[in-house]
Amino acid sequence: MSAKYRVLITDRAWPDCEVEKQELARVDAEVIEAPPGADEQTLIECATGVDAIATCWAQVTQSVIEAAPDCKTIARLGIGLDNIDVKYATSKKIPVTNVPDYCIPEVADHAIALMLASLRNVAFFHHQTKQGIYDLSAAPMPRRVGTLTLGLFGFGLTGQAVAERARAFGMQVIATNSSGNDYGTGTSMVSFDELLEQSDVISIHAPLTEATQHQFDAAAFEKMKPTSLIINTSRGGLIDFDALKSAIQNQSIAGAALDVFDPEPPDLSDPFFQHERVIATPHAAFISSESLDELRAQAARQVADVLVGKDTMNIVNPEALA
Ligand SMILES: NC(=O)c1ccc[n+]([C@@H]2O[C@H](COP(=O)([O-])OP(=O)(O)OC[C@H]3O[C@@H](n4cnc5c(N)ncnc54)[C@H](O)[C@@H]3O)[C@@H](O)[C@H]2O)c1
Ligand SMILES: O=C(O)[C@H](O)CO
Repeated sequence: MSAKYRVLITDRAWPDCEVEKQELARVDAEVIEAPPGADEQTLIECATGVDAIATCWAQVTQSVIEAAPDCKTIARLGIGLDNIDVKYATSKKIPVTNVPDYCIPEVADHAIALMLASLRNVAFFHHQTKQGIYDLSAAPMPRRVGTLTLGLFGFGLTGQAVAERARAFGMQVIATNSSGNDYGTGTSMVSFDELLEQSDVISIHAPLTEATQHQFDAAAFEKMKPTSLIINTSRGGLIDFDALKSAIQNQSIAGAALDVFDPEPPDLSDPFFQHERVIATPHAAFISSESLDELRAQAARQVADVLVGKDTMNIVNPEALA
């Protein structure tokens, strides 16, 4: 006998969908998986007639949503919503959910790891040692971490967790966000230009939106200190990649440590990735066994709730329910 509901999982960053299947089976919903790397046309075919869509990184466009006229909810298996046409979903009264807090410690730790790997020359020495070079003098002279100012672009859940960690290293923390709210942390909230001019390290923790697309462009890099480092664990699209490449090449900034790219995966044959002051990880900041357990169970429960008409958490477009 076929299940009452069908839920399309467009893609995943983990080995199987067993957790999701178990949670959804409780409400008589079966999981359909799109083939790995499915393009828009394939997703449209897979979405035809489903009751819900859950997505990791695949683009859930207007056309994909249109293919599922009975779709009752779209779940982001993550925090960022930039791969879902939320505006169109809202116009169709489809609630969209995310899981806003499943990996805050992981991403904050990852941003700090990237910062220290760069500032303390760990990545540089690691690379040299693997090549048989045991030479202290080859690396740039580091500054004491506790003397530096960390500037956070975006001061939500992750930005605040990074601030807490950076303060333990003695860093001064400044931040900018859309609300200007310091959430009672006493952090000095500054304008974007002040952030660029005063920071020794900038770490990005804001969503990719129309407003933040290419926030870090050539003009921004020109305002940064020539000794400064930029870290991005948010979304690749916040940085104009060509402008970043020029900034590193021209030494208008000193380094970049990146977990996210636009597009993903990036073209790793680009000489940028060989630059000694560039560190890269493959969109890995959110991963831990704990974060994935939380994410997958919670996202699936949210879908199940909507399917059976229960109130659920983390609806990002409550106007869809109005
Ligand atoms: N690399 C990874 O594995 C990974 C994991 C989780 C999240 N992320 C990304 O990190 C982003 C941030 O996550 P979060 O948990 O801190 O989100 P959050 O919603 O808690 O905080 C976002 C912050 O950005 C600020 N902001 C929004 N628009 C802005 C603008 N135009 N100018 C200045 N500030 C602006 C908000 O005011 C808020 O302070 C997510 O949207 C997601 O894209 C990446
Ligand atoms: O948005 C998120 O949660 C991370 O980037 C992983 O997808």
